[in-house]
Amino acid sequence: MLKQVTKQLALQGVRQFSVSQQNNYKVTVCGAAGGIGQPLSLLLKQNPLVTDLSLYDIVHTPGVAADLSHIDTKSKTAGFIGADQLADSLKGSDVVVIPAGVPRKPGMTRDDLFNVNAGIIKDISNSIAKNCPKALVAIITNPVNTCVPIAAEILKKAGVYDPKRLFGVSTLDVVRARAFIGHALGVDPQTVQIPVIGGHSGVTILPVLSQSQPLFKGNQDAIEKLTVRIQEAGTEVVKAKAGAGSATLSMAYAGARFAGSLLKGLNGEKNVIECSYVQSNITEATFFSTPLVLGKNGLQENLGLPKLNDYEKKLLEAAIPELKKNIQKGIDFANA
Ligand SMILES: NC(=O)c1ccc[n+]([C@@H]2O[C@H](COP(=O)([O-])OP(=O)(O)OC[C@H]3O[C@@H](n4cnc5c(N)ncnc54)[C@H](O)[C@@H]3O)[C@@H](O)[C@H]2O)c1
Ligand SMILES: O=C(O)C[C@H](O)C(=O)O
Repeated sequence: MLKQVTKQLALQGVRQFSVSQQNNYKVTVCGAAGGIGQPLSLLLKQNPLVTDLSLYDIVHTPGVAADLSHIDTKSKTAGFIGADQLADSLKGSDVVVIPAGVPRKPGMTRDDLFNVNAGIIKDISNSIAKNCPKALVAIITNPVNTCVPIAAEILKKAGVYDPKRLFGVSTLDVVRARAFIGHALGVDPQTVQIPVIGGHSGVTILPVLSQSQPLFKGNQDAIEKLTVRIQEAGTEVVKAKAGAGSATLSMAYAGARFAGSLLKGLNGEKNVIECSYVQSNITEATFFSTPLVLGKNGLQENLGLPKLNDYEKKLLEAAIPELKKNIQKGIDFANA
């Protein structure tokens, strides 16, 4: 009996090894010691497509890496600390996820983070351009609406920009919409499908409730209340944390889901669809989130605007000027 079990385990081991030979991706987390970075890295350590998990931060990464490296999954974990080690952390990366930078405190807007976080994104983007120009880059750092255009400009200046490889992570808006709709309807949130388009702040977050499946049932008042709740959900967490930061655990979950989808696309899986904030010609805003098909080179196909009802068209009208302003601010910063 024991022999049989041992043989079975050995066979499983062989199978796992052969899988790892095909699916060996390096993922770097920049800001890996932070409130998002640590749980995000923990979730990525469990992703079977990851063989190298590289943890970069300006503090604490040796400890975080030592801790995670004791988890019995196949990826190797390495910690890199300080600007001198950024290049080494990035070399060979297939996917770079960036939650580096300061979070909001009550009373602040995401745009108030610009002064600190814009410079962080600029520096990391410059290093990505030199060390892993082909990586898929997923920016979590706020203000996302502005940080993504900054990264695009920096990559352009270095001559390595590929709009199919740069993403702003708006997955948390989708995750929240699924949670709120699922609980309101009394269905498993995991079964809810809902596009959330636009950007990632206030009025630029546009949950397309008319397209949710199952359909969100409610009168216009309920629809408007739910829309505002999704738009203001980040602020709800900032207030509840009362000065201790913003969403970290739900963001880590959302970030791991988005990075996981990028990896599935790289790995040739079909029909991998996520909403994400990318360079876009779907609206007047040159960066905009819509549902995307992800593939071997990142963005494979932009599925465009979902069908919008009159209320959602008004929301879109309100979002565009704000988005354009946010985008221009990033372009100006990068070219100053
Ligand atoms: N896109 C979204 O949906 C979303 C959701 C939640 C939070 N955020 C944003 O994510 C960012 C991080 O939030 P958090 O709660 O993890 O903050 P945090 O302060 O807990 O962690 C940030 C980490 O970034 C590190 N860092 C600072 N400067 C760095 C640099 N130059 N290079 C590398 N690392 C650096 C810090 O040392 C820290 O470990 C914030 O800007 C926040 O607004 C975005
Ligand atoms: O609200 C924030 O500042 C963090 C994040 O953008 C969120 O939506 O939770």
